Amino acid sequence: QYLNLLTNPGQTFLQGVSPSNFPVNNRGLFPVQRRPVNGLGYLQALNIEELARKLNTSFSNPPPPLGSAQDPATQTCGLVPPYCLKSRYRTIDGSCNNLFKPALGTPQTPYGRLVEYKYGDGVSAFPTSVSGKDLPNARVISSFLFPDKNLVDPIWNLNAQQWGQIITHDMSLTAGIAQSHKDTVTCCDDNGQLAPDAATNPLCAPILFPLNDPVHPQGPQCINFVRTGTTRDRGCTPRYAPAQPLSTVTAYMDASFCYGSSEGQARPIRAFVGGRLKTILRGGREWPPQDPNVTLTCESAQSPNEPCYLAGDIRVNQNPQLTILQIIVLREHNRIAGILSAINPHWDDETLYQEARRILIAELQHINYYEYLPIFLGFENMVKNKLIYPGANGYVNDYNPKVDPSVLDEHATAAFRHFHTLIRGYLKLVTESRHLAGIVRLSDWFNRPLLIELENAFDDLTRGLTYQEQSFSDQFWDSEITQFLFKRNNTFGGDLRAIDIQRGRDHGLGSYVSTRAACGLPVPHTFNEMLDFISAENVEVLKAIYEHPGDVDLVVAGSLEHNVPGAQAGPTFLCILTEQFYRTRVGDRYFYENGDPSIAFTPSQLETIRKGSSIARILCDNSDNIRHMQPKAFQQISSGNMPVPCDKLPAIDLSLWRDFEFH
Ligand code: HEM
Repeated sequence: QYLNLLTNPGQTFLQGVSPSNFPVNNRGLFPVQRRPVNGLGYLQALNIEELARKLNTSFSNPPPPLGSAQDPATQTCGLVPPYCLKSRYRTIDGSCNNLFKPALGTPQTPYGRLVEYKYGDGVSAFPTSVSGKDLPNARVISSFLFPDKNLVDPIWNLNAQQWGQIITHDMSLTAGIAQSHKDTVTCCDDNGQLAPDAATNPLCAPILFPLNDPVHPQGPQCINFVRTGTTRDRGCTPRYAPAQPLSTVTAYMDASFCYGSSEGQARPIRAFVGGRLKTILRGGREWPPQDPNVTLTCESAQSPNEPCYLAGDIRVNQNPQLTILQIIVLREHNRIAGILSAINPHWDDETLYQEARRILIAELQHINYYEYLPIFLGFENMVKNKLIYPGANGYVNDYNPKVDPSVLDEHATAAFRHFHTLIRGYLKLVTESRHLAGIVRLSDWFNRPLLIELENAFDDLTRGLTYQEQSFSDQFWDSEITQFLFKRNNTFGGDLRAIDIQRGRDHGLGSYVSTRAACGLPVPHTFNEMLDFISAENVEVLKAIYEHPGDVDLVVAGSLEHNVPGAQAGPTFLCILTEQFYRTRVGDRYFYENGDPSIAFTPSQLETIRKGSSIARILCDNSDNIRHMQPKAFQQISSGNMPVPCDKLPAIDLSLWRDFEFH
């Protein structure tokens, strides 16, 4: 099919399945309009003949055995598979999604880029000021510009915040960083004291507390910070080329947080019976399997027998609400597999696993694009930029193999992290009648999922997610994550905002000014020219902290911009987020709305996915005993959004997957 497309460009490759209400070009693809992002070159030049030849050659080779090694790519910068099958199912590592560049979007490959790397030495050193001096201390910036002020969102609930982390974990993970349990490299120890080799170890960039730190004036010296693994560390980049930070999970929105990003991760969590994922039964309820290394993975656990889960993503235990959503999604896979197995008893384990996985991914993609993202990116903005097609009837054939689906560094390290601002430090437990049953402190439960198996906590926390307000999308950050992140048994902890700022520098992100330029937005040459998009008060602080407007970090000023009406981010972050989720959709050959006959859902299956997928129904179907849920479950309960019985919520009609040929 694709070879036809390439060699006979006049031929529509999705004959007969193009939606009549959207224009298609002579390749059966929607014309990809240049969106308001200038000079980004995301449509890389593609030598079609050459790629067609390569593809042809690769098809003539026999397939190699799959999954022989644990995670063969770990010390590489991504592995190009020697062979691509044009399969109905995604590979576990995302390879061969793009048949012309089969390694695109696979683990251990670099983040994408909008703006050139900005390293101090052009290769890997932290960026410096235009004057050559160090940039201002990340902890100082965090303290001055991102203090704690409890302003809550009037509409959206904590579930909206928390689902964002699920999407994050589906799409990227910086190489070499634990992100939840303790890093293997110590640049700053548990007592906040600098390690003896902190200054000489090239992996170390500890964040120093200033002597007059407002919260810890006499306290710790530093926060541990280990640099991200790059192409340079792994010998994949010429000596004087900039180091490219790597991501270690698939970039695709493919529920890799649930299934894993390699065969080595996927196999231990599969049951190999009935297409199911492995679970353990405790107290009559299903939980993920136990991580074999409890003391390392869940270091706050008091005993190796405490629950500590193994899932497709290593961050699964990081915080209770994240773990709850991981479990909900895991149970949803098994629920789907169970129904498919009942209606198609002749399907083997592999077919059931792959079909359930395919449906689950579609369900999540639908929720992400039609329910979650419009809240943050703005509905109109998404429609205008062809990220969604509300009311579409039939397929949306906008797959474009020239679009690189990699996660942009500007997205993962700056724009999407802005939503750390939404986090609340105290989590509510809520009963079925929507009364408060308790409150827990976030920093008491980092990396300790024991909480959610206690009594009714699983359901109560799930209701809490949908009941409690998320924090407002602004410059105020909860001190649970700026003073007590991963505090363990200490009285102090890390500062996620300072870490985000430091990570942006670690990755050599382009400055705020150059990123605005790349987005085609007005470029401020002076601090005062920032007044159009940042408050006078904040511009004053920027002036006091930074030497030059060109020094200002993207992570910092991007979070200070006034929100675009209808969206929850300022123009610079909105540009990045829009670009990212456009690429994630259009660069995914398996996107659920795509009508390529070799992978597409039938029109009626697609219709039921569209009508029956909702975050409300998933929560209902996979909690222990939740009986009522508001239909818009990213939105707080209100007179127009009252909880209804779960079975009144639309559901996917899985009978449409009955294998009629057999029956
Ligand atoms: C309680 C909730 C959360 C906690 C404790 C948390 C914590 C963290 C930590 C520790 C990191 C790694 C920092 C580093 O070393 O660079 C991180 C990365 C990140 N977080 Fe969060 N986060 C939370 C929620 C969220 C949410 C709601 C979003 C977005 C909607 C988000 C987006 C991101 C992104 C994009 C990254 C970078 C991912 C990567 O490429 O590695 N996080 N977060």
